[in-house]
Amino acid sequence: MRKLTVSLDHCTYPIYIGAGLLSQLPVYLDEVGIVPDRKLMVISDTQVAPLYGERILASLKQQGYQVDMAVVPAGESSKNLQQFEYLIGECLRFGLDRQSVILALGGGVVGDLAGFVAAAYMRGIPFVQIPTTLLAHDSSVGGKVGVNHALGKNVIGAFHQPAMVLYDVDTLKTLPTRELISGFAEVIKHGLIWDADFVQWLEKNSAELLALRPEKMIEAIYRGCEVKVAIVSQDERESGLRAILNYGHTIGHALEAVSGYIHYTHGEAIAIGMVGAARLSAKVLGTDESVVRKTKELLEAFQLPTQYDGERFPEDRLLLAMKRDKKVRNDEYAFVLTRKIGQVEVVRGIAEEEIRAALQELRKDC
Ligand SMILES: NC(=O)c1ccc[n+]([C@@H]2O[C@H](COP(=O)([O-])OP(=O)(O)OC[C@H]3O[C@@H](n4cnc5c(N)ncnc54)[C@H](O)[C@@H]3O)[C@@H](O)[C@H]2O)c1
Ligand SMILES: O=C(O)C(=O)C[C@@H](O)[C@H](O)[C@H](O)COP(=O)(O)O
Ligand SMILES: [Zn+2]
Repeated sequence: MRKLTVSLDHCTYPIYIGAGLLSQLPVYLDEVGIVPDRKLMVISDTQVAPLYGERILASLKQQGYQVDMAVVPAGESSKNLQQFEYLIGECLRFGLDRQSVILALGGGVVGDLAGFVAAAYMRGIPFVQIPTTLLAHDSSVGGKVGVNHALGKNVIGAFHQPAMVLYDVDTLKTLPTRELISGFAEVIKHGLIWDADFVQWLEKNSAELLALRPEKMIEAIYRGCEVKVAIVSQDERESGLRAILNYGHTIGHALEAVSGYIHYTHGEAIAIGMVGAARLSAKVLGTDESVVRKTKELLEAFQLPTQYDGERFPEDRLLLAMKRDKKVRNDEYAFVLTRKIGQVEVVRGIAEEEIRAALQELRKDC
């Protein structure tokens, strides 16, 4: 088992990464002071609840916890205000009070949604992240919680840190292949923005990672989380540095919103967005073309898409969505761009023609 600690001004919490951790959930809860006199509500989705939810419920009840479970339909379409309201109702029905704790059991959708419920319910109660997707090594750490709006990704939300992240890598064995691959996009992002050695390691180990070799998976998740922890610890609320975690997200979030949150997984959209950002970096910062090539090759080694369907998702709609990005200031487009592998920065005020040119190169039919 590997452990990382997130240390912020107002709180500190552990991230545990290892195999077989779910069966020890009551022990880990006890370690962070969540004892059986506090009511628990597991929030999960229709795919994860039957696989792991019932088992967790039984083991918690056996330890004397009063615990219930609320389930939302699996997938990004559940990350909205309707499901948020439904879950608040479930918390009230079960009689959660300010001492109660929400357990988010699932991928990033459940983590963001349940975390937002925890942030808002009675003005904030504690929650624990129990990630079950690879992608959720990113979403479970750092306290960004929230839901989507039809016009913009994650535009309704809060910063609310979990009390603990308990990552049982055994859960990844049941993950659909497309979702496993999607998760590698954020792993790769963590290397591309911060850690060139990690990028080399990923290049070398792609086959074993795709084959889910346990010790390699733990290493990849640990190193990805390490990058996230280093950045969040310095800038919890994104006043500056944290924005680099948004590499690939200006285009990626636009693709997700314009496609109605159903065409691309988050990781697929971010993979395409990172190639777009690298292409734009070559135009705007004069970044070496080898960075574009390397980015594309690495994503392709993990079977991720590197082009988008330009026929289906017109440039003008993407540009409009990019103007609603949370990094925008004074109505200027904002991108995280790369200087070299492992080094990125936020750039504002990029001319629309440059972005259009990068999007043209990113189209499937290009
Ligand atoms: N808060 C953050 O910092 C942050 C960071 C990155 C991503 N995100 C958000 O995370 C979301 C994407 O998360 P995701 O990719 O985990 O998607 P997801 O939560 O929708 O999970 C993907 C699919 O896999 C299923 N699934 C999950 N775990 C499983 C398992 N162990 N076995 C079988 N099936 C399983 C789910 O039911 C779902 O159908 C996006 O909304 C994105 O915006 C947030
Ligand atoms: O933690 C962060 O900060 C990130 O930007 C991580 C991203 O991978 C993640 O998708 C996040 O939800 C995006 O945040 P947003 O503020 O752009 O909605
Ligand atoms: Zn992301």
